[in-house]
Amino acid sequence: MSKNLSIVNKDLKEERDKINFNVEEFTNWFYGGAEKVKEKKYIENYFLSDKDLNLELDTSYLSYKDKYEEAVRRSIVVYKKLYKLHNEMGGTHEDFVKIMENLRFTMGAINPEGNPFVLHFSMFALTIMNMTNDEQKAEWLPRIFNCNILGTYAQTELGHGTYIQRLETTATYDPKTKEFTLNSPTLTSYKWWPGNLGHTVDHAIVMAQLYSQGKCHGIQPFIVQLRDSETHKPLPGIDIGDIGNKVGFQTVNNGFLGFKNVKVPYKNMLMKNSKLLEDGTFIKPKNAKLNYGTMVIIRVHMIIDAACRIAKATTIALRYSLVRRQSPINPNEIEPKIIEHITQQNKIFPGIAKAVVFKCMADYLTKLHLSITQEGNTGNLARMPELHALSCCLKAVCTNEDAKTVEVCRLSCGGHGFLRSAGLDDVYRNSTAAQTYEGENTVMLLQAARFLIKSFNEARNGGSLTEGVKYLFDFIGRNGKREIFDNSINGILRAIQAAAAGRTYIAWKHIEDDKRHNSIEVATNLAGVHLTKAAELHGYVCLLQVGIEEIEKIIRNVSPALGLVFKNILELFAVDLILNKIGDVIQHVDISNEDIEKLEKQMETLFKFFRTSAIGVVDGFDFSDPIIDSTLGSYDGNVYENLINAARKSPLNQEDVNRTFHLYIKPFMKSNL
Ligand SMILES: CC/C=C\C/C=C\C/C=C\C/C=C\CC/C=C/C(=O)SCCNC(=O)CCNC(=O)[C@H](O)C(C)(C)COP(=O)(O)OP(=O)(O)OC[C@H]1O[C@@H](n2cnc3c(N)ncnc32)[C@H](O)[C@@H]1OP(=O)(O)O
Ligand SMILES: Cc1cc2nc3c(=O)[nH]c(=O)nc-3n(C[C@H](O)[C@H](O)[C@H](O)COP(=O)(O)OP(=O)(O)OC[C@H]3O[C@@H](n4cnc5c(N)ncnc54)[C@H](O)[C@@H]3O)c2cc1C
Repeated sequence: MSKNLSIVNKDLKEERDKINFNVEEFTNWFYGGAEKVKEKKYIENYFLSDKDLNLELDTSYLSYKDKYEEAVRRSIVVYKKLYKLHNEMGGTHEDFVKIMENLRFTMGAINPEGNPFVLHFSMFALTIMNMTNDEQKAEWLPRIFNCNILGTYAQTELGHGTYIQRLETTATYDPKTKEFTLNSPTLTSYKWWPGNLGHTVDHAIVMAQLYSQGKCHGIQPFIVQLRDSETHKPLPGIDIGDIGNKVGFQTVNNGFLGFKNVKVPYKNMLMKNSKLLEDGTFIKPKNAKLNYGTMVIIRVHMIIDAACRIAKATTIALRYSLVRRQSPINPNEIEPKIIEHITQQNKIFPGIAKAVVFKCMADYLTKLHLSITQEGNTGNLARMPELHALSCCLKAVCTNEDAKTVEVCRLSCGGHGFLRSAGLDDVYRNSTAAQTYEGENTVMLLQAARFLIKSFNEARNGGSLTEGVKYLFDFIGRNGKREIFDNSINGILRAIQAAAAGRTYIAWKHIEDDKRHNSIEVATNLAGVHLTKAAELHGYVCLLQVGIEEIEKIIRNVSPALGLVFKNILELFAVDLILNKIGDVIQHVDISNEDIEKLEKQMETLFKFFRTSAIGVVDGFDFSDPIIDSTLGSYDGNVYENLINAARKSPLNQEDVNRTFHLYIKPFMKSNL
């Protein structure tokens, strides 16, 4: 960690002196090994030390346009260095991935309100890598990696983001000219939201309804040039621009795009999955949802993003809580560090546990995605629905928890948490955006619930179930009897499983009852609230189950002292979860008031143990000061000095008297109204 050289606040030093495990060992786990930590630090420093970035400039005070222009300038500095570093490292694809992984946070520090090129290196490149045939790869990939073209992923339209089957942009094929003609037939068919689209990129993957031989063949991806390569002027027939100010992501340059008779060559339809012969014959893919593949990959990546945002927010909240003193607990004693207030521990400690468990889930899901993709490459698509359901479910549960936790961290910093310099606002804006993009979270939960209901029917009929939903058999096997609670980690898991299965049953029954009077679709809609609750509970089952399995493995491989910390973290996650879901648990589990009181007491004991480890864990997340970028969360804990220094930099403080005094205030005060 690049630690601030100033003297560490004595309260924070005292906390660090009491840490009873090896923080570096935790960091090595979090980043996947000592070598990876070394790499991360090197890459971070390689970029952040560049004076050309001018990181001294606080971009939050700039105008909307200036912010965008500075973000583009900084990004170019970064990407030029990226290519230099890539060559120095050996120039392999793996080297590129390593740098990109480490740039995730570094880029956040450089462009706190978003990266105007993020889609080029993520959804655009990934779609070309995964949905093209060999010829198309050879044509496009070198141009993408050399940044000779810059692209985005243009799917969402003004009228439709969720129900993509009804996108309205058309691509009509003419076998005579061997061209597609792209059109936006209505206002609602305008592309709306794609990141980097407004003024940055010159190409896009455009999702459009394919028409050939007089028939519609559903949405297909096309690579489309939007702007001239020399002048960057929109090409004929392209109506393009920025969608304007937003809640966050101000420098991501989200855009709109309309087509009027735009010609696209035959070879620009991405042909790995669906195929169109030159004569216009359409050949269906093995599974129509293969064209949704890029969204699945990004949803998987979003779990680690959520873990990291929580890790960052809890680092800020905890460090601040260890130096801020307020309100004596015993009237005659000195004011304690605010962390001594148990409610403050309740705000922050479960968040730290979530960051760790989400990281376990992200690792698990990344491996699962890889293995299911490898199966897919051999033509076996059997596990695609399972991956889709799981990635939708966890994308929703983890980003919902993320936004909630970051907001609680902000509240835990009191008034100072509301300052931009506290560093929590950008984290929150990114968290809340993630609840919507890549599939709105309610919709994602409903997709997961479809899988749960299917699995429930399968279980009732004595069929086979995938590993993650086998707990549905236990519920059916109990034949209406409630699960008996036992207060162990596995007991808590069984209780959450019983609640998830019970809620799935309620939703299933709701649908079955309604089906008598309504279509299955209407019945399913009427059961929507139960379905989303069931999917949410299923998400928690997955998190706890994977958390238990992964943390048991970790404990076997780390020192006993760190093992105890992991055990503590897992229990914190589990007990916090069951207490938060107690209403659902009571419905399906034989749990007494005494059991609940015991859990509440257990939480207090867990807090007591975690009180000494917490600072070690957040230090172990290893966010350097430029990355944490927070007056409240810097390593040295000198929050008051940081706050006043940041305030002094306000543009209003660069002069004693602002001109509005003479222009408006003084005449107003002298006017006697
Ligand atoms: C500190 C900070 C650190 C780091 C963070 C930094 C930065 C963040 C980085 C990047 C972020 C930047 C930019 C954000 C970019 C955002 C991009 C986007 O948002 S792109 C647009 C995304 N859009 C969506 O997600 C659309 C959502 N809708 C859908 O996915 C589909 O419409 C939906 C799945 C809801 C329905 O599809 P539809 O075709 O209508 O299906 P239908 O209902 O008929 O049938 C469902 C049927 O299909 C199966 N299925 C659906 N999808 C899949 C799939 N992918 N794989 C397999 N199967 C699938 C589904 O299971 C169901 O099957 P059954 O019928 O039940 O058998
Ligand atoms: C910051 C940001 C970045 C984005 N970047 C991109 C990008 O790069 N490329 C791109 O193509 N798109 C992008 N998007 C668009 C994004 O993917 C969509 O906004 C998102 O998928 C939600 O779709 P929607 O806007 O149509 O919401 P809607 O579907 O209109 O949602 C509105 C409400 O209706 C509800 N609803 C809709 N359908 C159902 C249903 N079936 N059942 C129950 N409730 C339902 C939702 O739950 C929600 O409460 C971005 C969006 C944001 C906010």
